[in-house]
Formats: sequence, structure tokens, C-alpha cells
Amino acid sequence: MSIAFLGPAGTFTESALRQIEPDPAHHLPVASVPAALAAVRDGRAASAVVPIENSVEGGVTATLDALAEGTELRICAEMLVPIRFALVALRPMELAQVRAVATHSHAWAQVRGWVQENMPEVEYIPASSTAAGALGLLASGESAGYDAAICSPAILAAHPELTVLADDIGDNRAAVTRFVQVAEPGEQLPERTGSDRTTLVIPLWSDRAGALLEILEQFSTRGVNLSRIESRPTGASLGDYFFSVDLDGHILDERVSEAVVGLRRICPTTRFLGSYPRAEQGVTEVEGRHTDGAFRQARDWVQQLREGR
Ligand SMILES: O=C(O)C(=O)Cc1ccccc1
Repeated sequence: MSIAFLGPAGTFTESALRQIEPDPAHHLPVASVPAALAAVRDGRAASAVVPIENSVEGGVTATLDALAEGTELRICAEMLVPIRFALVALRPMELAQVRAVATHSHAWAQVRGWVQENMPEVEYIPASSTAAGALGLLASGESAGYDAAICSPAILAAHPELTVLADDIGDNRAAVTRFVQVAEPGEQLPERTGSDRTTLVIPLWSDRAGALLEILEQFSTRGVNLSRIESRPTGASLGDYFFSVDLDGHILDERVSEAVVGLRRICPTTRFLGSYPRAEQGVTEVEGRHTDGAFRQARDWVQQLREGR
């Protein structure tokens, strides 16, 4: 079965997808992140690839929200894609001649400085993806409603008829986006590698003082490092929030599973979105008192006490 992704071909999401499935015959392009997750939930796709975190803009809220609600899904892999933006048009033109430019909102957020400096008067036309903006130019020409698009230079391989007006226009040249592959729960957990990540959704169960501290304590007392924490409104009412959290480690690590037990005890609707290998190389450093051996040794000792020994 196929893998759903934010299409069409030529998006940054497709670059991420190609890292795990190079054959386009298995790609199912859809028009949004929620549509990609819906394709998995209703069985049209075996999995989906969606952006989750950007090194410049932080968490991708459309993804965090769509994973926090609806039936549970599991992240089984992650991929990193370096992000480079090009401004393309149908013909060579001066930047001053560009009246309107189409792109995806994430892309727009990452070129704002360059646009302000080089084409401050330009109108922004939101597109469902960077590639959709560029292909709209090719399909509709002058009647597209915009003169240029901001997209991945990768699109030029398939469409050399596009003219590059400016390349590498991102405000941060080192920008990287992290993508995840998401599937239905029920598959086997990805193996523990020693360099893993676990993603959780933690609804803030109480608005009393110290509620967040109590959540964080579950991690800190077990030596679990958080690599991302974001609060998002649930949408239910003003002030109703959930935390979206990434932590270093696998649910098969004793320190992580103990932290998740503690969390679930104080927050019974905690959602486990998966444990999966980190894309970056390296090993998660764990202090002696937080290793699997230390947890087991302590648990065995208590077990003996409970057995009256
Ligand atoms: O529109 C795309 O090409 C996407 O894949 C979404 C996106 C846009 C900008 C940066 C990262 C992902």
C-alpha cells in the first residue's frame, strides 16, 4: 500500500518521503497534513509522511494538532531535510516586476526577511504546498493570479522550463525540517537503537499552580531529557491546553517507561505517539543512576521486600 504525503511531487515532504521510499509508484500525494493523516486513519494509505518540527519556526502546529486529536497514530520513523528556497517564475523578470508570489505558509515564514529586503511590496498568495504554487504557474500561466512561486530547487529537475529569479533566499541558510512517518498503532515498535526519540501528547489536566512542574518532574527525576516541549490550545475552551513533548529515549528504556507510568498516573489521558530512531547519529548519554540496570536493581530489591525476604 502507498504512503500519503503533502504533494504534489517536488515538495520538501516528498524529499523526506524519498529517503524511506524512493519509488513514486508507492507515493500518494494529498493536499494537506490533516488529509495525509486521514488517509492513514481511513485505510487508503499504510502510512503518511508529515513535517513536525522546523529548526527556525519550531513545531509544525497543523501536524501537532492533527496527531493530538482523532484516533491514535504512531510515529515509526523520522527524517531530516535541509531546506533551501528558490524564487521561480515562467520567464526572466526583475524582482520589481513581481506583484504576487505563491508558496506554502511554512516557506513564507522562512523567507520573510529576504522578501522584506528585496520585494517589500509583493503580495503573498497562500498555496497548499510549495510545489503546488510552482505547478499552478505552469498550469495557469498569467491567469494563476501570481507571477512567481517560492519552492524547493528540486522541482527544477522535473520542470526545467521554470526560471530561477533568486536562489537560496531562506533567512536562515542552515534551516532543517524534521519529518515523521506515521502509521496505525499495532505494528511492532521500532527497535531500540540507543539514539531514540519518544513523542507524547499530555493534556494539562488541571490549571492549579504547579501542574506543569509536576509533569516536568516525572522526566527530570528519571534523567529523561526533553528535546521539544510546546503548548497548544485544545480548542475546547479558552485556557485549555495540551503539551506536545519529544524526549530522548525509547519506551523500552526503563527510565522512559517509568516516567511515562508517572505521567499517565497524574494525567490519565496522556497519549503515546511512538518511540523511533533519531535521524541524527550519536548515543543518548545516561547517568549511572538512570540506566536500565539501576532501575532493575532497585525494583528487584523492592520485590524481595514485598515477598517478605
Ligand atoms: O510545501 C512543501 O514543500 C512542504 O513540504 C511543506 C514545507 C514547506 C516549507 C518547509 C518545510 C516543509
